[in-house]
Amino acid sequence: MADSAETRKLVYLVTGGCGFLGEHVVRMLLQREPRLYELRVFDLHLGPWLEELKTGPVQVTAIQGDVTQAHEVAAAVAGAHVVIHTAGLVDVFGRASPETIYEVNVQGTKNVIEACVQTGTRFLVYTSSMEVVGPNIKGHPFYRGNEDTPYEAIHRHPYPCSKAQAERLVLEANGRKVHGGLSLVTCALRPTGIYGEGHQIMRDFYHQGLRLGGRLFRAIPASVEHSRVYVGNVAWMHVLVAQELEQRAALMGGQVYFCYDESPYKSYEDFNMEFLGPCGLRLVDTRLLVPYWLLMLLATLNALLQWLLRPLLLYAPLLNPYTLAVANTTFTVSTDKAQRHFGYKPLFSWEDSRTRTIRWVQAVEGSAP
Ligand SMILES: NC(=O)c1ccc[n+]([C@@H]2O[C@H](COP(=O)([O-])OP(=O)(O)OC[C@H]3O[C@@H](n4cnc5c(N)ncnc54)[C@H](O)[C@@H]3O)[C@@H](O)[C@H]2O)c1
Ligand SMILES: CC(C)[C@@H](O)CC[C@@H](C)[C@H]1CC[C@H]2[C@@H]3[C@H](O)C=C4C[C@@H](O)CC[C@]4(C)[C@H]3CC[C@]12C
Repeated sequence: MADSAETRKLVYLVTGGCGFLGEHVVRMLLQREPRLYELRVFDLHLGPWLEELKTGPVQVTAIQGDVTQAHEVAAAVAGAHVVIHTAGLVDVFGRASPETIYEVNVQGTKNVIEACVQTGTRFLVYTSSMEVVGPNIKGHPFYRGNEDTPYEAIHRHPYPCSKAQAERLVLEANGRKVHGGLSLVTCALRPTGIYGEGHQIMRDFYHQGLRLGGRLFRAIPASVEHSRVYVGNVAWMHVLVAQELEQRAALMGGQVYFCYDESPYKSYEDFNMEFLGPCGLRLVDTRLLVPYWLLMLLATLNALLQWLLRPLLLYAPLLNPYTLAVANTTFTVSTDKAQRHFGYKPLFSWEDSRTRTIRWVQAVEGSAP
């Protein structure tokens, strides 16, 4: 579409716009939404990279704010046509308290919904998570499942509980009257494990491997498969949903969509090696030396240590009972609902996603851990 002033009339707000996913959503909107007049980037921690975005035709407004503060959210939402709500506390390592996770992920989402209703913003896209579904506390596998697959979604951990509550609030808000009398249209996207440029956990694994002489130790059988999805394709799905939501409100309103692409099904550790292997690391199979019961013991000891040390320092290793359970439970998605409902096709092939991620890891080598 021609870049002309009369086409540029939409105001978007991206909450969590400086996060791993949020930054990709911001950049994707600037590249793929020709109707964009103003892009508001709302985050607790603003990134310096935002400055470079202010030279283009779109007005980029950086807003330092907290989604737990209703008045800050309302001020940021007022006048926006679309809100893409990615802000969240993604913590499965015990860094934040359950109360804080709830405050940000649930109360923060309530504040976004109420701000849309009060100010008249009609379109809300929420970044949910596969963890709203599973793995559940019984460790049931979810094998090539879709949005309609029956599964006992029971959780205890604060993170999946908060994401499930927030998603339910968003979907229930669909159809509510907003200021001005029109209806709110909402939908929720459920990425599986996102990877790509900026993924902190991948960076952590890479630095761990460098510290261990170029080795990472396999803890999980290769047979335990996970679905993973490239961050660029997740960002693209967010933008496409936002673009299609008005025209297809009756079909898409109140719906959930898994985020998927052509990334192969592999164990979490084997999948990471697709990027860490070409960067010089190798995965050593130590399961004979470290059987699963010993891993469980180590994970439990980590949780105990975290609790004992909390008054003094934050000890939050990757291995804890929850992360071990999630890593050790098959969770794979096979669906085309997003394609059927709004014509989604991945923007990045598996080969392109892999190459981009490898290049990023290689660039990470020089960065501080
Ligand atoms: N990373 C994944 O694998 C994954 C998978 C599925 C879903 N998700 C979801 O995607 C979203 C983004 O996740 P991410 O991986 O980019 O995490 P991230 O931590 O990189 O980004 C989250 C952003 O939200 C901001 N934020 C946190 N608390 C805030 C608050 N109180 N007010 C305003 N901003 C706040 C953070 O500063 C950060 O920039 C989250 O909702 C997460 O649940 C992530
Ligand atoms: C130490 C080993 C056992 C190692 O294999 C642990 C890996 C572990 C840190 C990750 C395994 C599965 C990951 C989670 C999954 O990809 C989906 C998620 C949902 C998303 O909303 C947030 C991130 C996460 C919980 C993700 C976190 C890391 C793992 C638990």
